[in-house]
Amino acid sequence: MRLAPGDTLLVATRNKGKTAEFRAAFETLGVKVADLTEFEGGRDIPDIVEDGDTFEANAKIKARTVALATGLPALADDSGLCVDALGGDPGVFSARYAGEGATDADNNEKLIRELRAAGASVPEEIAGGASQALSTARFVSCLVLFKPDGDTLSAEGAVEGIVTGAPRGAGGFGYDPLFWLPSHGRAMAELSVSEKNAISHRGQALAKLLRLLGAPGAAR
Ligand SMILES: O=P(O)(O)OP(=O)(O)OP(=O)(O)OC[C@H]1O[C@@H](n2cnc3c(O)ncnc32)[C@H](O)[C@@H]1O
Ligand SMILES: [Mg+2]
Repeated sequence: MRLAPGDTLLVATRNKGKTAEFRAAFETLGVKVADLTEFEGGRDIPDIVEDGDTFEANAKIKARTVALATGLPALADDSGLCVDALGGDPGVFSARYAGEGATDADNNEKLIRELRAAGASVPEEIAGGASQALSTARFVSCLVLFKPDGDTLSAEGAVEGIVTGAPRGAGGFGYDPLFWLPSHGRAMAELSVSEKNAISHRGQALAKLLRLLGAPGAAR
């Protein structure tokens, strides 16, 4: 599959934060992005049950559902935060960590509560300037592009950081205010969309996917 300027790519998400990041990345290629709330028929697609055990399985479920419903290639992201002091949780359960229908604020509160209850902390030399550093962690994203003929492409990306009990920044979404980047001396939510795309799990996965599609160096 080739993505050409003027094309519209269907993105199998209802998360407006993800849409904004994909839109900014694909803009550099002249490719438009439409999510499930935006494209013809997208709103009629019922909530997709994400019951896979892995990010890749869930991304495939989302991309396949939308590609088969529309007859068009669809891109999906499944992602989450894997926290070392919690044995890798919430992982694939990141969106519903505080329960079905949980908001980002609910999930963030629960994450801080669980880490404090576990007495988690990070030594200063690893915390990289974070205040209230609770655990090392990584964001992981798996992207799957599913074509209606059944052909799929997938790519994964990850970014390491520190979960803190002191939220910072108003950008991004989800756990971004709690995710400190020692290399940048800022929280993920303090980065612009393009700064985030340049380093994030999703940005790295997208760069790999675009290389697989034959668009080297694009969309970073
Ligand atoms: O399934 P879709 O509709 O794409 O949207 P979603 O928000 O439900 O997305 P996921 O099922 O992939 O769940 C991932 C959750 O992990 C968190 N997450 C993933 N990427 C993140 C990022 O870049 N910054 C902050 N939190 C992120 C956030 O809480 C997401 O809701
Ligand atoms: Mg989801």
